[in-house]
Amino acid sequence: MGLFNWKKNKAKKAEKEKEIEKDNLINDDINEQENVDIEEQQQLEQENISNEEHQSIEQEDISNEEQSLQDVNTDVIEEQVIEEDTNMEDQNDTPEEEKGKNKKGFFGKLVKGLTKTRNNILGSVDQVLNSFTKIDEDFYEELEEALIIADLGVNTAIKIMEDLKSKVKEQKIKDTAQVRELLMEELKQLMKNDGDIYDFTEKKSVVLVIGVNGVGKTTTIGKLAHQYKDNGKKVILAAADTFRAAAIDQLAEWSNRAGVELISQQENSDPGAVVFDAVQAAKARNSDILICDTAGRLHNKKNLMEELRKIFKIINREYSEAHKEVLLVLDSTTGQNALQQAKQFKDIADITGIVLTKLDGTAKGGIAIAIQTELNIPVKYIGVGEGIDDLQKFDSDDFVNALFDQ
Ligand SMILES: Nc1nc2c(ncn2[C@@H]2O[C@H](COP(=O)(O)OP(=O)(O)OP(=O)(O)O)[C@@H](O)[C@H]2O)c(=O)[nH]1
Repeated sequence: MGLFNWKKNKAKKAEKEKEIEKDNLINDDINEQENVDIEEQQQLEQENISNEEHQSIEQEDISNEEQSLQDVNTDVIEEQVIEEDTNMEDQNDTPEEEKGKNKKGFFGKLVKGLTKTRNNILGSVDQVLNSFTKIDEDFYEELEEALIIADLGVNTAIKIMEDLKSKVKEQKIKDTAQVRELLMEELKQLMKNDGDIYDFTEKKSVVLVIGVNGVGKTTTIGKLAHQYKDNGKKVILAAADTFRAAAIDQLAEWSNRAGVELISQQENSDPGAVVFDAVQAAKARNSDILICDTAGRLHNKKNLMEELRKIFKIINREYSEAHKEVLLVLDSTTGQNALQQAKQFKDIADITGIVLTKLDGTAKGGIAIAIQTELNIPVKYIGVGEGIDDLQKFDSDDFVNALFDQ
């Protein structure tokens, strides 16, 4: 294919992507409006539900919740048994050996968690690498296509290909097999984080956790609390998602599992009041890290912005000396939608880091590369399972090595 045609195709592709993005945003707006309408209607309907029905719904909710808590508890017991077994085996290890084993365990979990994504990305990338012997425009185009399909998105794929081409030229590479190495290097480079992005864990900090419903906010908070506590930090949790009693209960469950204190009030109480109490508690108990859950189900962007603004105001006024960290939690199984969500949240809050959850259950993990490249916000943590230990600091070298099965 001629260079001119190739460029024309690319321009068309970019245009198409823009259209899709526009459609998504418009759809989101429509959905938002529809959600408001539906919620208003539901509210009216709900008011009409008799008390009896109301109670039976609540009862059902409670038993569902109890069931899921039971499931979680079974997981915990199983995890503890495995942990105890491992501890028994590890008793005679030197600290260095232990470090090595931990690293291996971490990496093993990452490799396992990224299985579907690896099959997705590597499957298509390797297919291109193996089916071409010559590096030409057709090869580049197929490779770019493979990256787009693997959820890296058009913009990221174009950026990668541009860098890749100039490196191929610079290093006079002729063999497509060597392009694999270059691609790995390029991805590591793109996703590299500064070493100091976790400095907040060594300071007095307030970590505000934001994100829409169901992305894994509460689970992430539990995992973070466990991790920080394990590193000797005094942690307090604040249940500032006051919309549902179940959300508060769920956080209480995680605070028990992590063995940290929870500050909460009743359902529907003012989130600002919860944060106020939590800040006072953090100061009084000289805690290191205060992690605040927030609601993700406010009607629209304006409400959400207003709610977060109130919370920030309280933190800034009452705890100005604390470092403020804003972690946006995104569900990687939603692929490109997660990127769109991040763009919308970026307008609402000064996000300092991203937590990408559920990487273990998806083939769309390539979205981590797109998020890191397009948003310029570091992916700080990744969720690779539902257990309390299944949250890892993001390491670009490990991530790419696990992705490329190295
Ligand atoms: N496989 C997997 N599941 C996860 C991960 N993180 C969270 N989950 C699951 O995702 C589901 C939703 O998680 P929650 O923590 O309740 O999500 P949330 O954002 O707090 O949702 P709300 O409480 O409804 O606001 C739960 O079933 C979690 O176990 C992960 O990294 N991997």
